[in-house]
Amino acid sequence: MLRKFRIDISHGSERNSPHSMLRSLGQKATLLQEAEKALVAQSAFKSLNAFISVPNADILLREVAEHEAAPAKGPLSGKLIAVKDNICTSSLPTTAGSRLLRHFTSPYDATIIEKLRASGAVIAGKTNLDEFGMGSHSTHSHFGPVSQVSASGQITSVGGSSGGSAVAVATGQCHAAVGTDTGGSVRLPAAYNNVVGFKPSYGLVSRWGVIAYANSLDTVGVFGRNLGDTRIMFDALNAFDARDPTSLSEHIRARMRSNVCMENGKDVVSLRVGVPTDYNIDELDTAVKNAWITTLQALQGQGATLVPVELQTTRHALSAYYVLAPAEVSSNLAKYDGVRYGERTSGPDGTSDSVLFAKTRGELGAEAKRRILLGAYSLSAEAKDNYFIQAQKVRKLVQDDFNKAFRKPNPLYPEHRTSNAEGVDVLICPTAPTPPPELERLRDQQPVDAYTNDVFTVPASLAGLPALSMPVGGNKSNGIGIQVIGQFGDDHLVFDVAERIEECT
Ligand SMILES: NC(=O)C[C@H](N)C(=O)O
Repeated sequence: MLRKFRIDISHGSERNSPHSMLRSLGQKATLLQEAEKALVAQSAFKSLNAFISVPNADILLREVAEHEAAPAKGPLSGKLIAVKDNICTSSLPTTAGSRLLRHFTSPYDATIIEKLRASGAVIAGKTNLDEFGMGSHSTHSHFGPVSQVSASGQITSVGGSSGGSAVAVATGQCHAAVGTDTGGSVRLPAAYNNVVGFKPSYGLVSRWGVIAYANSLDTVGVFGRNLGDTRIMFDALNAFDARDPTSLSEHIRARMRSNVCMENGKDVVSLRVGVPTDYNIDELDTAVKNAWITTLQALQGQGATLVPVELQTTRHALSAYYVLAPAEVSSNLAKYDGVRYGERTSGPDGTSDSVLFAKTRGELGAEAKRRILLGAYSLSAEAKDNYFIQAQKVRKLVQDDFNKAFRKPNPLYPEHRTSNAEGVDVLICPTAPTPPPELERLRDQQPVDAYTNDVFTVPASLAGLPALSMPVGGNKSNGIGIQVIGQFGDDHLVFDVAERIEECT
């Protein structure tokens, strides 16, 4: 089967193949073998619909071979990295899962693509997603749903909206992947697919060249099969970018580095772990609850102190998110009118502009339309005070609740610099209330029911905090993820604590 992907540079001549090139250099073609395996997985798992576009296999393997033959460029040298299809690439189309952008190829690469390439990564392809990132199950894509087959043979949700990236990693179709997380789009798919998914603090990773969904929440996140690979991906992307106005400046990054209360999470004994009691909701599945309890007990067994934490406003966080995110969508997606951006659906000759706009925007999927309408309503003069303004107030209360809970002060608010000895270093909770639902069952759901899957991921998004989802315990195929949430800027502590969890569970 591997032979299928042999590169044929000069019409079948083995002499010029990447393998022979490496043999002549006396090198083992390890990277090439890994890449070939990933390509075999891409063809074996094609029906899961993880990718919207992939590069030509021969060209891709040649790129890997060049990395193998040269001194390593960086930690991702020659590794196949999949990229969510709302991130601009000049070599492959960028559709955002939308019919409106189905023929769009960006004239430039997003900053994070440049960063990946600078670390030696080879782009494995563009992954499927809910249209513009709106969805929790990767079922709202113009290119069809992404799916997975559970251990018991059922076709289940892969989570959303970065479902394609998560599935690509879980099934070995790439080494690691990039996604975006607005309200849980990296963490929910990571949990449902038993891989690691990390959403960094808002503003650490550049969004230049990432198609906007809800700017004040959009964050680029990363997926890996293990914590080590995921951390390497984050480190490769974590840098100031002058082209992104929301990128955290060097000044703030330096303040974050000096904002050290606990040296690092390697010292479990001094670790104070917050248990958000408000997350123990009636709808919590028993298996999820057990995984949460096991994780907490294991950390306690290693000497960590468990601290019950009240995050009362988080019960309103989901409603606030689903007012704020659609409001930003209604503004961001206004430009796809067939004139300024996006595919034009022409009306009969002589039609007015409004008919042209209506026809073009009528091509958006049902979920995108629903959110544009919701957003336009909540921003309207009659509804703004009752919805948009209230939701912004709830967002501030959610942020305050988190700031009160953590031991460290938030480095974004230097005026409140005193640390809180009673506070916690991290919060630990489930990523989602249930394991992945069957896709078939979702068909009967009311559209807004799908939003409830984000109940545990949205609060950290509203506060811009770093959060990681990881599979725990012996059974790493149950679609259950445990989430570690840190204070703003404590991204590395989140990884350190996740490593401790991995060691002790
Ligand atoms: N984009 C995301 O983070 C997913 C979230 N479920 C949403 O639809 O907004």
